[in-house]
Amino acid sequence: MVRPDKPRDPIAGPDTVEPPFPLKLRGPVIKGFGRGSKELGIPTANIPLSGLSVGGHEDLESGIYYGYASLDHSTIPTLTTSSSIPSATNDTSLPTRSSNHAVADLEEPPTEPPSRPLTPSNTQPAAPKVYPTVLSIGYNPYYKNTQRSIEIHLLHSFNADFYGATLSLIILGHIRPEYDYMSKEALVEDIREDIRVTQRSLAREAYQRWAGDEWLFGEERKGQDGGIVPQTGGVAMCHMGN
Ligand SMILES: Cc1cc2nc3c(=O)[nH]c(=O)nc-3n(C[C@H](O)[C@H](O)[C@H](O)COP(=O)(O)O)c2cc1C
Ligand SMILES: Nc1ncnc2c1ncn2[C@@H]1O[C@H](COP(=O)(O)OP(=O)(O)O)[C@@H](O)[C@H]1O
Repeated sequence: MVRPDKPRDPIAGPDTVEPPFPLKLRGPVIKGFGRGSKELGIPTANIPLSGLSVGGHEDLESGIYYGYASLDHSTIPTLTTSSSIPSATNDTSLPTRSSNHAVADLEEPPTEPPSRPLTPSNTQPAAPKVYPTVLSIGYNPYYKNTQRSIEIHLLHSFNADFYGATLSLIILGHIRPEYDYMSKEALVEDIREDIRVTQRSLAREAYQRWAGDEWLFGEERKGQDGGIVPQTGGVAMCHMGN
């Protein structure tokens, strides 16, 4: 679908989070085509598509979505070799360094999670930071990909890549369909507007509270509330209505 020539809505979705949202995904950050940083100046962390079937959401409409994400850096392989980083493509070379500061004018600081009870020994590892996030699910029509992919841009400037980290994601709203574009510049301008729409949309109270959801702190991965969570080899995705 070619991008319609009309102004965009500044905010996406209703003032409360409504079904099918929230949608919860988790998976390791894998290598994509390397275009995000190099060609667009907007890095996008890819996670495997396999998890869409876990919660019965393989038919989730392609499009641009927003929500919150967190990273578990402890799953990054200590010795980075080409075989230790899975890839969404047939390219097995090591990823080149991403450009991480491309959208500095649009960035937001990570959200500190709400204060949590201290354990007597206070030995728990620090809770992960939560990042406002915009993502694309689909075939990237501008690039005419033949495989669907999940491409996630965290609204934060990182000092280093995080291939291999476990990314947990809560999708809270839909922004727009994927479009084809007349130029790379037009695609980049729309993605930058998606970032602004995400910032405004998440600023609403009913959305902000999801930044403290336990899914983002890995607790459901540890089985504490019986969520559907495979431990290895893919993405967990389930739809929880709390
Ligand atoms: C917020 C956002 C919106 C996007 N919208 C589109 C789109 O409308 N059309 C499209 O072809 N690709 C779109 N993309 C995907 C980019 O083309 C993709 O992230 C880029 O090709 C980098 O891919 P790579 O990580 O595999 O290198 C979007 C990506 C993001 C993060
Ligand atoms: N703000 C960010 N959002 C997403 N990924 C980022 C960000 N900053 C750095 N990265 C890193 O950049 C990588 C994505 O860069 P990109 O050029 O799109 O490559 P690829 O095609 O391999 O995904 C991510 O996997 C991650 O390690």
